[in-house]
Amino acid sequence: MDSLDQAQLVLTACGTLLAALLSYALYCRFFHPLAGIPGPLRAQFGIGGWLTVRGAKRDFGWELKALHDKHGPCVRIGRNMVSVTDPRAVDDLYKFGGPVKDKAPFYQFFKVTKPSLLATLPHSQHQLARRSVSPAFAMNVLLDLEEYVDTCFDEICEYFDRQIQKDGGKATVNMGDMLQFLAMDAVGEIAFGRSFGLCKAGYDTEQYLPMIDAYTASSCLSGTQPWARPVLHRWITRKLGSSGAAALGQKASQAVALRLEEMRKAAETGDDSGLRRDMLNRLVAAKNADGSPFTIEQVKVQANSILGAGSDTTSITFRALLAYIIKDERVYRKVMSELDEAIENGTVSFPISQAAGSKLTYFQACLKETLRLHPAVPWVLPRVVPAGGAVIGGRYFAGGVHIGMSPFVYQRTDVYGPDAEVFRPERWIEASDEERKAMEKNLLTFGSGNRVCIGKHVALLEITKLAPSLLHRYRLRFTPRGPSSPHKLPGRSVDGKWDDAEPWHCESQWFAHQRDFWMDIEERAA
Ligand code: HEM
Repeated sequence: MDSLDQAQLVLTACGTLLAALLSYALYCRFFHPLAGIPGPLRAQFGIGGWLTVRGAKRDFGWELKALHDKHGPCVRIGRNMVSVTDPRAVDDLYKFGGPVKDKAPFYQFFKVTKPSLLATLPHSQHQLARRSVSPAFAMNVLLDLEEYVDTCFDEICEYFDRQIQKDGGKATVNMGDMLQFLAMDAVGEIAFGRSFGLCKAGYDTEQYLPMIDAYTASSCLSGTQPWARPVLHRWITRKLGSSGAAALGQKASQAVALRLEEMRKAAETGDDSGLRRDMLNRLVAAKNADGSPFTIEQVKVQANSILGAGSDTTSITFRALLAYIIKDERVYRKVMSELDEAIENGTVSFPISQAAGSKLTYFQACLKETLRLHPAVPWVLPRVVPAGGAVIGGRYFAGGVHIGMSPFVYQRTDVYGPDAEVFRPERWIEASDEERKAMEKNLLTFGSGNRVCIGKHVALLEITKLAPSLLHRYRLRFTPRGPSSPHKLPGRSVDGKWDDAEPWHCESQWFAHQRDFWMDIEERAA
């Protein structure tokens, strides 16, 4: 073949490729079932990558909100993916027995070594798996949890007191990390049979935090481009570190082995009084749908996934709640006078029980408002439209389309009134029973329907007990930014605004993580 023929061959190949790409782009823009739905151009033309860029830049929530503000309740965010904010879609997408059932493949990389609950995509398989795991989240497990959470609180207080004493009455602490240690230690107590000891140590002894961050960030990013998973995963774990994974795997193995041994001894002696009635206990005793017992590997997968799902989420919410309360002196004073009054009239005593904390009406309204405005998971919760298509939010979608709602964007729409962007706890108190029911239904922070967060009551229990306890014991203030402050990142709010008055640097990917959250802390005058 002479050089002219070769050049012609290359030209023809390039031309064919270009024509194929052009036809594909035109198909996506004009003939795809989602054609005509507005959105970023690269989603319209099927090039994709909008979600991947958001995942990599961690600016998802506010960028998606800007798209909805511009285009309305239905936005195409991928070749085959749509985000909706129509209130009717809550039932259409998430309701028990609703038309849409399976999760989108986006979730597949949230598996541990085997699919966890979160990463089980088909509805039928998920139902069976959830039935096996749900005894671990039963009410009596929760009640026993109170005692372990109290121990974790004592340990974090000992750490704070040490720092306060060391620094002459007032200490500057990394509250962001400390609250995650608190959530991790509590999850450790219930899912691994013992605390990780992080509150006591006051630092991340095994580099767990970067490892958990790498796991979530990589799962989310890979979900947007499954074919690029190996590269994305390697990039993120190298960037953020994954050394804690080995330590965690070892902890899980040790915890399960120890518990099995304790259960064997109890069965042998007929005395199970020393056995803890925690989640690990229930997981070890769990059975699969065919009646076979959970394998050790299954128990470890569930325990690890509980850690992955339960520690970031709880600490993000805890940080946000403290910040909303402390930021506004009016709100702070109302929370404190309700608490002080409850202590005075004896309805609250220490350690604060879940039951007593739940009766602090104004505090609970602050918690609700925090869950609404700063949902730990701002990402869309995507599902697959079943074969044959379905009407979602008043619009027909073809089978196979991926579609979901973002708690962050939806909870800032006018379903919560014209002041939806404002932190106003009173809205939960002023509402009639019917209005409150609608507000609860529209709160997607824990998901909804058959996939609703199974650990919701664990998280609410921890925060209900611990946040008032912390506020009662210490006077907390944001550490002012300045050349000598420990901050490393510029201030950024949960809605993406750069502002050095913000107490943290907020990110928005699968999680709405707050980085660099420092607080000045001193004992509160009685
Ligand atoms: C404030 C704290 C929390 C928030 C905001 C939260 C939020 C969520 C969300 C949004 C989902 C996914 C729903 C979906 O994909 O449709 C979820 C699922 C899940 N969460 Fe939570 N979560 C929290 C705390 C916890 C805790 C403490 C645990 C464990 C102790 C936990 C365990 C799980 C599990 C296992 C799933 C998967 C459930 C399933 O698919 O059946 N979460 N959570």
